[in-house]
Amino acid sequence: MAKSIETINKEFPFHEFFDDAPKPLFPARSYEQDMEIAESCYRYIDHIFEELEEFRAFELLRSGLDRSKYLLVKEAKIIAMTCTHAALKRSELVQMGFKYDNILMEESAQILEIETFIPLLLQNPQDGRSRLKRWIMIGDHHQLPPVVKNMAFQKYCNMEQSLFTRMVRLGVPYVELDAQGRARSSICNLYRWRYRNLGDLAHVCRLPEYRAANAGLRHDFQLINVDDFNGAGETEPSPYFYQNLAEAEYVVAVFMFMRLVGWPAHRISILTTYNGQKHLIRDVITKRCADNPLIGRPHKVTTVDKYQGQQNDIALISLVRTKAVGHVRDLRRLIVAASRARLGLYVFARANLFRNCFELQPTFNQLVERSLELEIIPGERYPAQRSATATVPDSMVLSVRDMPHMARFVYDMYLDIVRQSDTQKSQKSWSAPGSGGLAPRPEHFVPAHPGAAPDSDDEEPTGGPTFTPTDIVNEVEESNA
Ligand SMILES: Nc1ncnc2c1ncn2[C@@H]1O[C@H](COP(=O)(O)OP(=O)(O)OP(=O)(O)O)[C@@H](O)[C@H]1O
Repeated sequence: MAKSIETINKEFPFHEFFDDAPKPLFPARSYEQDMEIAESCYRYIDHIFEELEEFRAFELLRSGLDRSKYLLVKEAKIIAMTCTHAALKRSELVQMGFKYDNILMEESAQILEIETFIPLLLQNPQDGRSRLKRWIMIGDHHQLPPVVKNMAFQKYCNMEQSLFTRMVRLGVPYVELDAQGRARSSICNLYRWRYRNLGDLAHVCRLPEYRAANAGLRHDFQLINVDDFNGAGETEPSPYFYQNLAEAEYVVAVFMFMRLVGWPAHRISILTTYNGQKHLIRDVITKRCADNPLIGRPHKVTTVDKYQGQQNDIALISLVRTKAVGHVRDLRRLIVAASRARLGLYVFARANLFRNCFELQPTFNQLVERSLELEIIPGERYPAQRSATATVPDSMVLSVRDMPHMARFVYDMYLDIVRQSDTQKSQKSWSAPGSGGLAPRPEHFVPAHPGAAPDSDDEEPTGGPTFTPTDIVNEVEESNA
């Protein structure tokens, strides 16, 4: 057929379909230009049929499972799964014809070496070759390794060494984090020394939340020494189930204080290095404040090991042990503990025990430079107007001597707030519901703590919250009883 400009316009079969396109469809300036327009119209129609083809599968596949399998194999561009899921579903995935070119593996220093290989093997080779082109492992060998419960496997077979750590040890080239974006620079100094060249991203100096001080607290981080209470420090009701009642009471009292200052509960996490202490702290919270609408529960109460990979503005950490340093001697656990907080890190521990531990000294030497008594600023409210670098006059600061002192202080502060709230209620009875920030009358405050025997000056105001002395008993006492 002769290549004349009119031919395209004449032979084009879809004039009617493209009727709403800008006119004229073929400007007839040159043959090539009209041909390109005709071809792009065909591509458009082709695309419609491709889409119909994709949708057809959803007409045929009725169950959600079949549809998700179809999406997994044909459509999804990025697929996320755990290594455990990969291991459980491997044969199913291979059978379905699962295909991928890249693997990005998160927390790969926390995976058993053998588990690391499973995600590499979720597809059949193509023409005798794997189509996998790239494998990126992200992890931190300075943090905790995979959990291997059996001591012999863990230590003597070195099973707790991940492939990631093995490669780092063998000198395989790797990129090391050189700028962190989580913590205040001062908090990062507590673990910065562990990395070759760790700096700070600009926003941790620039953003208002990093520039402001932590409301109610003099310091952004502190080690708070916790002495024996009623002659007891750490207790071990069953093997490796360590608890420390004084520390549990102390962290909960500080949490309650921060809530009364105005810190949102979800910005505070309580961490500890032992499961036993985690349970004890949860019990103390349930008894003292969980049901109190002014206080409630913190974001999480969990172990440092479980909290790896997570973060919060404030971390209150209880190190529990008073006789031996225990498993925090493993620097990797200390690094995880110290690096969870963005704005405030408060460590409750037997200072003399940990400061003398050689391995921990680069961190503890910084911690013990500050007072070992918690320094609070009564009267300051959240969010603080004070700058993080401002010097606080001693006259504004209260040094908390010990746990009973803190608990007493929090109890008095709570009573003051309730009294004020009562007064405001009677004075401002005209204010609209929900206005004026009046908190509902707390009904479940249990202020008593083992050291807070109220004296005669502390009688309840008429109509105040009910004082119900409640003792939290740790498991040693229970089992001895
Ligand atoms: N480039 C960046 N810009 C802004 N914020 C950042 C940047 N990189 C990291 N952050 C912030 O730093 C914090 C920590 O980041 P992320 O959770 O990725 O760290 P991570 O290396 O996985 O930490 P870890 O393994 O110790 O838990 C997050 O709050 C994140 O928003």
